[in-house]
Amino acid sequence: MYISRLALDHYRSWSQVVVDFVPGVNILVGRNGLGKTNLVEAVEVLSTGTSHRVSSTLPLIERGQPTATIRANVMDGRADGNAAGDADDRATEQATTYEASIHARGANRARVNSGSSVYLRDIVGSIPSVAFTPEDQRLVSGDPASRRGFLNQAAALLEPDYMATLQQLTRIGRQRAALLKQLGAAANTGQPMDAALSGLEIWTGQFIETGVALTRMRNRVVDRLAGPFSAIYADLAGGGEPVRLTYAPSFDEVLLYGDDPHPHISEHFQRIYPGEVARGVNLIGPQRDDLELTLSGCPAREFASNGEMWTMALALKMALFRVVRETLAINPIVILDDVFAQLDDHRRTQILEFAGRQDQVLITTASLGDVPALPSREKAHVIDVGALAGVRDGNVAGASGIGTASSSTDAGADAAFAEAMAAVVRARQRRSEERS
Ligand SMILES: Nc1ncnc2c1ncn2[C@@H]1O[C@H](COP(=O)(O)OP(=O)(O)OP(=O)(O)O)[C@@H](O)[C@H]1O
Repeated sequence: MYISRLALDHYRSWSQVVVDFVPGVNILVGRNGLGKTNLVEAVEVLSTGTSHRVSSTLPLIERGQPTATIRANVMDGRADGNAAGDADDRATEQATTYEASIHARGANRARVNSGSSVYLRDIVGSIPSVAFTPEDQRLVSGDPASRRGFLNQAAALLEPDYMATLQQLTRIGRQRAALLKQLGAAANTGQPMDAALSGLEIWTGQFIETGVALTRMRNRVVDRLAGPFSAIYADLAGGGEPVRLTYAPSFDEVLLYGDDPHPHISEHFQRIYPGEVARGVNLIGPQRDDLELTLSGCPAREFASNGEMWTMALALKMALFRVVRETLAINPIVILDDVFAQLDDHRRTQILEFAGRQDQVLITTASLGDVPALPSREKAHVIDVGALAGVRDGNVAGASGIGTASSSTDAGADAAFAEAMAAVVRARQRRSEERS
């Protein structure tokens, strides 16, 4: 599977842009701030319904505009190790057009092949992608919201009804919180509370029902990721201290009481009722979930070094890539945002080697000088983002000699990629140490 054309209207810095991609390696090059990350982020949004950079979709819309549109032509190319494919193969491929519209007001919508309008969540997961980005370290060191963001993206790819359940829960949670506030105000003013109380009972029942469903989905996803995560980390760190990924659900009754956690959660809600009314918020529920990452049994956030946290974040992303590839039997589109800077040529070559084996890889870099020129049969497709943005950009000079080698095995390329990405991790760590 690969995207042959991406067209954006009023998406972040892009009022209008059309980009043609090829199967295999695409390198988006341009100076800082030109909008390279915005282009690959649009692919991430179409794929998972969310961006790792924001908690809502509002910042994705160009400032002052009501709507952003992302359109992609997706070809159903096969994952056969020859990512670039032959001209004959491509002639028989099926193209599907996905369109997402992100609205400042109202629900985000989508259309497939110009068909009828559906919710964006209905097409989420159709174009699997995994992004490796400079923000990945926050997965370990950041607050629980960044880990929930990762979990949401992973589950959106692996659990068919996930996004619908998540949105339903968010809506129910909002209604329930509004009632809690109403009850708090009524308690302070001595107004009657009967109607609000019976409303709360109904919304609490729905919140538990939907929250349990979501918790179970998240639990399945974490179960699938946990094994590969520990194994990939051990490979990257050359053994060392063992790491573990576990799910820390707010509704921990789901893990404790198996088939019938509902009455236990209901009791829990009764116990915290005064606190919820006093604060006017839902004090328990999946909006408070977290992922627990431990190093030798201790919380990584508190005990791991910067380098270990980066490596754990990389292992998480690689685990997701592996699980998506194995579960869906599709090579996810790989996004490598700003991974080349400060790497030596050997590491850069390892990344390109891996990239050349995927159906499609989208790489952003500020300078083409960072991308090694290799003798090979497959040429990377270089996209001059400055030209797309209508500005002259000296960073693109020398584009013609770039290619990807493809001599080793798939497993060898995966391992070399992991090794090269670990070097990216170290370079980022050095940069953040220099800054602080
Ligand atoms: N909602 C928005 N409306 C308009 N412009 C936006 C919006 N959100 C971000 N931008 C602009 O997009 C630009 C950043 O784009 P992006 O992050 O894609 O740059 P980049 O080319 O990847 O840069 P770097 O190489 O530094 O990572 C900034 O100039 C920012 O002001």
